[in-house]
Amino acid sequence: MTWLFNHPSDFAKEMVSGFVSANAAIVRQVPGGVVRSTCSKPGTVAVVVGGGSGHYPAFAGLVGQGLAHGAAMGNLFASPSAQQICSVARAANNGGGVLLAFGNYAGDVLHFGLARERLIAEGIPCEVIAITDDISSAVADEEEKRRGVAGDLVVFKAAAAAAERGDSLEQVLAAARLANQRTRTIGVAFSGCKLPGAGQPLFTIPEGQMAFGMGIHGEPGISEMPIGTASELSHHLVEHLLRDVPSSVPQVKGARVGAILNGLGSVKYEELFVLWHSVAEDLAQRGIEVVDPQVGEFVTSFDMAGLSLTLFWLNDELEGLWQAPVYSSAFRKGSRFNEEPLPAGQESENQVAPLPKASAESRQCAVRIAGMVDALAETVIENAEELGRIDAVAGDGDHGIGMERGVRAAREQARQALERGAGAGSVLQQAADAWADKAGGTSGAIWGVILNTIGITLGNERQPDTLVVAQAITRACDGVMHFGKAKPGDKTLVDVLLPFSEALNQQASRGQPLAEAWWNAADVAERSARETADMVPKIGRARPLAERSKGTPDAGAVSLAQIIRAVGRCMNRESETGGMACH
Ligand SMILES: Nc1ncnc2c1ncn2[C@@H]1O[C@H](COP(=O)(O)OP(=O)(O)O)[C@@H](O)[C@H]1O
Ligand SMILES: O=C(COP(=O)(O)O)[C@@H](O)CO
Repeated sequence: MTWLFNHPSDFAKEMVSGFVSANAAIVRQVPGGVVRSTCSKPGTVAVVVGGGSGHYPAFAGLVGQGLAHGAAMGNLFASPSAQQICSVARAANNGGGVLLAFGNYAGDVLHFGLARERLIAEGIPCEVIAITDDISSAVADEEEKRRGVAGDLVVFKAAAAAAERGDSLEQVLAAARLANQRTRTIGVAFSGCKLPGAGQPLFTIPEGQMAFGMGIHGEPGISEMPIGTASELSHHLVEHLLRDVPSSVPQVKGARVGAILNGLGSVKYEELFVLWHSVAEDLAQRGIEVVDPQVGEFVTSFDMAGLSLTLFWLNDELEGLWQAPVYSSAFRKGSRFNEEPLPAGQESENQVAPLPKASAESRQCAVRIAGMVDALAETVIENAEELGRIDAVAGDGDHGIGMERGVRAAREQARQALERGAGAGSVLQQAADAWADKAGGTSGAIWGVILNTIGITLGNERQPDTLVVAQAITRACDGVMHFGKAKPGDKTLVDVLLPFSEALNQQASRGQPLAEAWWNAADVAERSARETADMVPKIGRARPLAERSKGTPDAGAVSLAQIIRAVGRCMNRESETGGMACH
């Protein structure tokens, strides 16, 4: 249960403001997140971390001298957008390039990847590292599929210490990779968390049981078992971690390890110390030497009852990086830094870029497109709760919330673009950027690609006909598949977008008017969305819950089909009332 909030949708924003106000000597707020409020060495690499909010001290609490230079902060349990990440990275940049570091979650991978491309295009050298320490989330020979949890701290710390000593971007990336390769975490959960204002917990665990290996958003674990004693749990945790020792460690006996015993929210420090007592004994019995263990909260999940144990297998390089001093709000080591405060920041993120010129014909079409954005927004808002319920079966339950944030922003931005004389393409591109920025998460990134690609194809000159619209949808589908790497059959919205695009192209080649062609293709979209219920997810958050997901359609596929139908209704209304549709 989260007890205190004003309006649930303002929770993340108000939390950042309060955090910054309470820690002004260490951090300052910039659009998209926070950066250090003290000077960093000019010419050094900036380490920018980030992810969804709701995991304090990850990520803002880990910004400060010796640790991250900035943190991009998304909404609750949703990745920040590429725009947020770029804004934080620009503010954190010291002239030595930027390393973006984050946990390996689909939305984060997409948005941080996009941010990297944009920063490089602006002339800021940039690299990324997706952290993969959670051994329960994929088998050892699929390490690249593993999620990032409390091991984030080890990787952030190693990268930041390397940056602090003046390493190049390549060397900082190498330090981060070294830490990631040598860090392993396993977690356990006793009960789920309730997001601010939510009626139900995000996930539940049967009374008296613990979910061994469960992820920080309720991703399923390896097994469920009765909650035993602290020392029994210690044996389980240590045993699993010792089954997954990195191949670079020559021998377990005599090895030096760093350790983090992390509380996920409502397990008390006292309980953690009781458990640590057993863990320390278990490790000592195996001849493993623990260096500077950390027991406390480093990555949390609101009031989730659970914990994780991280071991990182030290070599001289990693031990030096781990032991370097650090002064952030939530994590401190060694002697305090005496860096000068930065002069007051003057951020100018709100500059409005000029729109490309548009013909009168395209501006007329833009009015109708803005109407369609209105219509699709209405539909998403109406169905947001239901979309959340569908997503909660095998995902993290935030699909409705994220989509609602996205469509509200897209609707607002489309209206503003219209007032500034935008053509059809620009209205869609403006809406795309706003959607991706405000929604964050996987679907935010994907919908940004969809609307942006359609906008580019429609352009700002001509009134698009059925063939051009069909071509725009084909390109959007290609763009989504290229960007998100999902294939047909993976149980994502691609399983609707692709058949819809094929059906629309068929109708277009038969010379059907747009409204009719779209309406018929929408039948295919709806059928395809229903058919995703029989599929097994092979990508994204739902992948580990493959079996549970059977019988329930994919949330993103359902919302896409609803949006397609809503746009179709709008086109029909327009053609009935005097040929207003873009044909
Ligand atoms: N790689 C991908 N390519 C295309 N669509 C995807 C991909 N991964 C997930 N999706 C779609 O995104 C939807 C989830 O969106 P959202 O709830 O925003 O995700 P998250 O909570 O992971 O950020 C899924 O239902 C699926 O349709
Ligand atoms: O949850 C996170 C992002 O998840 P996506 O579902 O991939 O957006 C992560 O940042 C930790 O909260």
